[in-house]
Amino acid sequence: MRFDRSIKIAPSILSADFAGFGAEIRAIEAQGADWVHVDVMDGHFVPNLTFGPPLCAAIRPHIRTVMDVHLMIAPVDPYIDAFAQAGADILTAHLEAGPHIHRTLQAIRGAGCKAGLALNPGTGIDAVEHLLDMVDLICVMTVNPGFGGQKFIHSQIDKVRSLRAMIGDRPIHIEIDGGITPETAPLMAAAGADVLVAGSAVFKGGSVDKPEVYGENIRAIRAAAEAATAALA
Ligand SMILES: O=C(CO)[C@H](O)[C@H](O)COP(=O)(O)O
Repeated sequence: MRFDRSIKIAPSILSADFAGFGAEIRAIEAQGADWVHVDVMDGHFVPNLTFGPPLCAAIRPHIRTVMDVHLMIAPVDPYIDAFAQAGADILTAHLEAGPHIHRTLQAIRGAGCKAGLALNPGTGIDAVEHLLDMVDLICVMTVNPGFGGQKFIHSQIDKVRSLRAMIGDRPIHIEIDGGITPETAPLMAAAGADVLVAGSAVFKGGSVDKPEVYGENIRAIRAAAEAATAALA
């Protein structure tokens, strides 16, 4: 995976048709998705249950881009190898998921994946400073994790701006996740985010029989974000 700071759209398959993930993934990639975002929830760290390593392994052959796995689970460490073997390119763990996040990030890289660090909306960025050499991606949650279709939390814009200043020239992606639409994407792109996760806003109105709607939705988010970054240049 080569690092680049251009805007990337990562549809969350939490909003896809669960009965047909393979076809859904092929459709969003054909319609311009840059990464595929997989939300893993354990019913304990977050109040919802979704997928495990077998689902990731099953969808891996359908993904030609990047499999971006967001672990909303605690503990994380016992499951890292299983998700790596299931084909994750990026494994993102939450800062809030346990007392030894440095060890977790080491283990993720040790398993051959890029390491992501996620922050809940109520978590500050001070601790991140001591982890910058351990991360390839920082995911700023713009909703409280657990469900798709929630309202974007505006206080996270300043957090992303501060994070971008802290990161400087390091090759670290800033991903934002939750409530991303053509209206909210430019706010975050202007603040310094480059990976935009969107579930509802990508899948709404489309299906594998109407994949062009996915394309329209992805292009609308990308165009709004790119216009915001171009205005800064
Ligand atoms: O991590 C998540 C929820 O915890 C989802 O990725 C996120 O909410 C995306 O869904 P939407 O775009 O519908 O808000």
